[in-house]
Amino acid sequence: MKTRIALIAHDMKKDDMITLAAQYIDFLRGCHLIATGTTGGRLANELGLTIDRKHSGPFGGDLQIGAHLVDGQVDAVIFLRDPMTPQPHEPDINALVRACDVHNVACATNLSTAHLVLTQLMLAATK
Ligand SMILES: O=C(CO)COP(=O)(O)O
Repeated sequence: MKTRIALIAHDMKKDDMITLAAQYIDFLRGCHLIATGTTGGRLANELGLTIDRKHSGPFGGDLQIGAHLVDGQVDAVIFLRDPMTPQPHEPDINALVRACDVHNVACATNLSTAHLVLTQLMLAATK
């Protein structure tokens, strides 16, 4: 079965997300990818990845991804949050991260952790 990964980045972190995804592009091409609207659009346009795009985060995209996760359809979340900028949909962001904790789904909220998670997922996929 394909590894199912959610990719989400706040505006100030979107360039980081593109750079990160480019580093793991061969692995990510073989995964099922789900993303919030704008993040997913950039990943598709700039890297040619096939993405199950949900609504933009402020319009409920985090909640849509959370619903998939609760249904057992997400193996890991890479959520590059911007800790310096207040977000209008903070409750949605917290709900998604909480859902990861409730369901014990790996959730990387910064680049260092994202590298660890992606490296481990890649290893697991080749076993
Ligand atoms: O706001 C977000 C996550 O909380 C990200 O949404 P976008 O990818 O649509 O910008």
